[in-house]
Amino acid sequence: MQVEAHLHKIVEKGGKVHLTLIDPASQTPERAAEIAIAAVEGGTDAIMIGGSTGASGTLLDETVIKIKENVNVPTILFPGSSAGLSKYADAVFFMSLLNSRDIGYVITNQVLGAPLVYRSQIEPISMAYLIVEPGGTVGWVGDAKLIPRKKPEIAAVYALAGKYLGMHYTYLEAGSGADNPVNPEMIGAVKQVLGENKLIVGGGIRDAKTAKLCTSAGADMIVTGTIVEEVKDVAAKVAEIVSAIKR
Ligand SMILES: CC(C)=CCC/C(C)=C/CC/C(C)=C/CC/C(C)=C/COP(=O)(O)OP(=O)(O)O
Ligand SMILES: O=P(O)(O)OC[C@@H](O)CO
Ligand SMILES: [Mg+2]
Repeated sequence: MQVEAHLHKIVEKGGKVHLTLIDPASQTPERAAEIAIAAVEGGTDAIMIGGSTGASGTLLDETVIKIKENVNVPTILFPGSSAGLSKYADAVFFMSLLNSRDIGYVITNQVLGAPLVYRSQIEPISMAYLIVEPGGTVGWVGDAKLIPRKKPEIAAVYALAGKYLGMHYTYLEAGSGADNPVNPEMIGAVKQVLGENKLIVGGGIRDAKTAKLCTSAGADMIVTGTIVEEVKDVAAKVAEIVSAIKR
């Protein structure tokens, strides 16, 4: 419960959590560590590690190891499949893509990955993963029946089902690099049914204003991935977003 407890403490104190997503397939492990160091300097609370394609094996392990050697915030796996697990990470978002048409993303990858989590020290954090339009690569890879952007009530009933199934977290995903994140109406509707359960919002958040819009609407945590891969000054970019959501 260490990582989950750590994140909850931040939320309980009335704060919001910022998560930096690093895709092991996008750069060398050394560069990934540099990004993580800068993100922590900017105030990020934890590093998520994963990608929808190619984030596995030695590259994944080495990326996790390098990041862990260099920062003291938790590392949380964000696996695209059972191959996205690494015994070196602190925790894993043990997620089921509830709106997938492919049973592989609903339960089979979790079954195949469970033994490794059991044998290791990785802390599983149960999560309902929901993909909203446009959905991007992950929507396509995950064969998601995309939730329409303007139907908050559909997202809310999925979130409620996830909560009743015992999942602690819900992740509303618009897809990496989306033009716009999930809209505030949907975030609010989902948070309302979740109550104390934690809500993560990600996909398309690039600046302080957008991040703040998501947290004000009810997100407990926000994820930024693409923007940290793109900007030169990662620490400054993360600091801009963190200072907006933590205010
Ligand atoms: C819990 C275990 C063992 C597996 C879960 C397996 C599930 C449910 C996967 C969901 C579908 C999926 C492909 C998720 C990928 C999540 C992810 C890492 C998205 C972020 O990817 P980016 O790297 O930002 O996107 P690109 O790869 O498109 O750049
Ligand atoms: O890359 P971005 O758009 O920040 O999205 C992050 C995350 O929600 C993707 O799974
Ligand atoms: Mg990526």
